[in-house]
Amino acid sequence: MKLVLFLIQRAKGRFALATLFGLLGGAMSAALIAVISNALSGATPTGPGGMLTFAVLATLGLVTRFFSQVVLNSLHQGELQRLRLQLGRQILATPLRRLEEAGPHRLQSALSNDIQAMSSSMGLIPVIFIDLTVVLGCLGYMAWLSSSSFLGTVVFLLVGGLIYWIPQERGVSIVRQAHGQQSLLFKCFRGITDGIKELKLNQARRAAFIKESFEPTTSALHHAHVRASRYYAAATNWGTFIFLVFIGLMIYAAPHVLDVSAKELMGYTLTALYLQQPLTTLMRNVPVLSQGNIALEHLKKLTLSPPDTSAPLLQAPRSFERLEVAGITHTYFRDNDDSRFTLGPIHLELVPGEIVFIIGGNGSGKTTLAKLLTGLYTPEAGELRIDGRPVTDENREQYQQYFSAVFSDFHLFDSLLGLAPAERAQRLQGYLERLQLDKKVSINEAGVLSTTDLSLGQRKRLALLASWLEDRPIYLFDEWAADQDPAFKNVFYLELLQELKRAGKSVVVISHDNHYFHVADRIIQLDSGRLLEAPSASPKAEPLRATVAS
Ligand SMILES: Nc1ncnc2c1ncn2[C@@H]1O[C@H](COP(=O)(O)OP(=O)(O)OP(=O)(O)O)[C@@H](O)[C@H]1O
Repeated sequence: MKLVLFLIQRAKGRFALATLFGLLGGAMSAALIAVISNALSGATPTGPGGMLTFAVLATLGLVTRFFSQVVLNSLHQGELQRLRLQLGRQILATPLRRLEEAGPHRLQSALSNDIQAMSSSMGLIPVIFIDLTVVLGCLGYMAWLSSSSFLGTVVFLLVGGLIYWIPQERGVSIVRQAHGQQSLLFKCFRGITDGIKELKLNQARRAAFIKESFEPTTSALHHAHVRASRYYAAATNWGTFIFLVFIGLMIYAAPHVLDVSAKELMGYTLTALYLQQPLTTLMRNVPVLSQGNIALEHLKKLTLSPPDTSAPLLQAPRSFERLEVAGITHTYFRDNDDSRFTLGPIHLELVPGEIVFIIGGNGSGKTTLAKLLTGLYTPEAGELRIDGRPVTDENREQYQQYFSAVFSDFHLFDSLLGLAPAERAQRLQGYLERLQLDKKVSINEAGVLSTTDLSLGQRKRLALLASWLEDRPIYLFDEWAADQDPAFKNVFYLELLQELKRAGKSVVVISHDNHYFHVADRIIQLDSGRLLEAPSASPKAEPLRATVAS
């Protein structure tokens, strides 16, 4: 029902039109069954007039149901497309930390499985809707035939419906409980695709992965769906049985206990038989509709932010004078785990034309600081100020436009997105040559890369190229040089960084390459989330401006 309401809320006009056509179709079907029943009982003559009425009703029923289905289908397809776009936009608008907490497997499950479930059930809504109108039309005809029998029919249908509903709901609740397993299945899929080398190489690991992780998850899902399908089958078949009981009662008991004529009885039985097909289809389709409802509930639980479709395209700032980091902190909490990691409070300043290295052991908080600096995380305490203006929720997006970053877990798109062709064309060939990629990759006029099937080091160079072309005032490289050969490390640290500095950029480099620490104007050292007094930078460096938190 939630899914139907969801569809109605989105497109009231088209839904009303489809309802009208559907109701007309249902009315035609009910009228047709009345004509048939009258003709069979001899109440109306079966001459050309009757035949014409039959033909007109059958044709009108066909046309109205066709249009109802066409309108509802277009409504459903339009909604599905909008839903996909909206979900993508919502994910992009949601704070990074919230997405990290949900986990990539849950997002993937939502983007593929939940959208698919909603699509399947939305596709059934037109059919369900038309069947419902036929059922209502037939019930209307039954009421017109005999009000006393109709009352009995309603009581019978209510009791039968309740008995149908109990196992049906049990099946739905089993599927709802198993929904978490669906996300775990996506986690396993990620294990298979992302960890393929590790799993292929080590047979014991592969066997353990299948036995301890993959098989239990698929098996839990399998059992849940088998159990649910038993309840669904019980509900549907019970519904069909109840229906036969009803027809039996009409034929064998009603003539003895109710004051109905043979003509009414025949009309009633015929209508009941006619009702069987739409009712059975309805009962079969209800479980699929429930899966769509469960998917909708699941999507709502992700608590994604509303998409910012009306936000204007922001201009990237050309320069800045001072970025102040005033006592910012961030803490990672883990479910079912008392251990937590806190970064900060961090105090520091960035100015143009300066290279700042962030160093520290694994897990000391360098990447976390980079995420806070770039505005990807919102500080829990303290604040960032750019040219004296505090960074707030309202201007965070604008603040992020100061940065171009290549993170250690970078993603390389297969085209240079977000860059105007003129911006690209001017400097592209020169950069490709300097990054020694001109023999490997070409980039066409639309900015599409000829290939991304390259070594990790080469892909990182392409990511650097995309970052370079962005031409932002602040650059951040998270262990960029870690996968580069010694010759290219030299090019990166001794040439490229210096060029950015000369161009007046502020350059933040997260690095473990202690041979190149002399390149830095300042070095910031992190240890367990706290700033330490840093080792001395190059002799020409300015005094250290990072201060240790008190
Ligand atoms: N998404 C996360 N959820 C929970 N804890 C996290 C998350 N990311 C990092 N951490 C924790 O925060 C700490 C700092 O991680 P961070 O990635 O900032 O370290 P780092 O200095 O960049 O390490 P490395 O040199 O290994 O890249 C780690 O101890 C880690 O356990």
